Amino acid sequence: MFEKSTWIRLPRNVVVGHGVRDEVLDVIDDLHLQGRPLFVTSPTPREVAADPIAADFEAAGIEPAIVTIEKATFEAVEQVIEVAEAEDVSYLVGIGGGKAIDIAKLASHHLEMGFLSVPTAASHDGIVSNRGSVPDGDSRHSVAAEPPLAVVADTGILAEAPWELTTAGCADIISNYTAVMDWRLAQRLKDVEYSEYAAALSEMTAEILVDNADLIRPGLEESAWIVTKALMSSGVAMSIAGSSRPASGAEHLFSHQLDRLAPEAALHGHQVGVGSILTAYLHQGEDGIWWDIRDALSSIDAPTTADDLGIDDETVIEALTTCHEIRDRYTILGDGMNERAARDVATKTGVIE
Ligand SMILES: NC(=O)C1=CN([C@@H]2O[C@H](COP(=O)(O)OP(=O)(O)OC[C@H]3O[C@@H](n4cnc5c(N)ncnc54)[C@H](O)[C@@H]3O)[C@@H](O)[C@H]2O)C=CC1
Ligand SMILES: O=C(CO)COP(=O)(O)O
Ligand SMILES: [Zn+2]
Repeated sequence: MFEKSTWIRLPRNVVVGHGVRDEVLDVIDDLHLQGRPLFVTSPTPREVAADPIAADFEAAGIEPAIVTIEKATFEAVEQVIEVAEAEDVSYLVGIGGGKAIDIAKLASHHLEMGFLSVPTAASHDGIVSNRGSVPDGDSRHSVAAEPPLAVVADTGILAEAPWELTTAGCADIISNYTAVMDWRLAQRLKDVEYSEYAAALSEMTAEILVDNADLIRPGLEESAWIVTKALMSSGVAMSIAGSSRPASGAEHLFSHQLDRLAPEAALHGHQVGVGSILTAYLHQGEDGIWWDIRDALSSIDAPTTADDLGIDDETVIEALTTCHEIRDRYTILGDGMNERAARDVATKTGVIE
């Protein structure tokens, strides 16, 4: 008997375009959300978007509570939950980069409240996804959560954000190539659950982005549009899969370990991009796709070396040899690389000197 079943949870409204920041209240109406919201944001996104959106709410007679977080930690999730309970709010709005959105996502899941995702940077593909990514001691959890009820992505704001945030989003998408290779490998070797639809969507998203790399240039709102659509599509792939597997393989383990060894040194997307060069080489060797990944990253000004990341070579080697321990996720790294092998791949790909 066939007894398989699945829930694919996706946002109801996805609003993307110039000036849509002004449409948050319309989206709230459309979703029939009542009561007071809690805005979860971080310092710069607060100025750029949260305060102006709060002013719109106040003009409509609704006074939002606002909490500003600095880091994506479980303590920050607790803090948001406490404020939500104390302020008697009915739904949450995550306004900012990946960290603010992840914290809002996880807190709303715990509170059993809906949330809206209002990205201020096209820097990561968690804008739409149903996962929250949070470091915890020596490990990194990809926590199941609810996807946003709606996404409001204002391409005017995204295009004005620092250019490196957009190139980080591109690199997070380009890394889908190796994430899917790892997923297929894990399916073959460990029989992990695999979705051909999610894998194909994830790969296609990376391909479309790379094919349009010429149109991705600083200050161009069309670039923000192209990158944001790719980030959404990648997030949908994660929701279809019910896991971050389509967008997170060994290159993400490498990045998560760098976050521990060299905190705040580089952006998530930039780290996974460099990780993807390394793991593509591990999958396919000298003549493989790693050249294309490196060229694609370089064509959009994303880092391709440890030096570009502002991380020293030895830290890269340490991350490569230890990152398989971060999470129980089978990848090309298997049970870990030894130091000589790590040095070899990092040197041959030009990631270290
Ligand atoms: N849940 C998921 O499926 C996913 C989660 N992530 C997580 O997202 C995080 C990475 O996201 P990022 O956005 O790179 O980091 P982030 O949230 O720390 O943002 C990077 C910086 O950009 C600033 N910023 C945001 N918008 C800005 C604007 N318009 N102008 C000026 N500065 C602005 C932020 O305040 C922050 O200082 C990581 O924690 C990663 O694990 C990444 C991908 C998927
Ligand atoms: O960053 C992600 C996809 O781009 C997902 O993060 P995790 O590796 O924490 O699942
Ligand atoms: Zn990522």
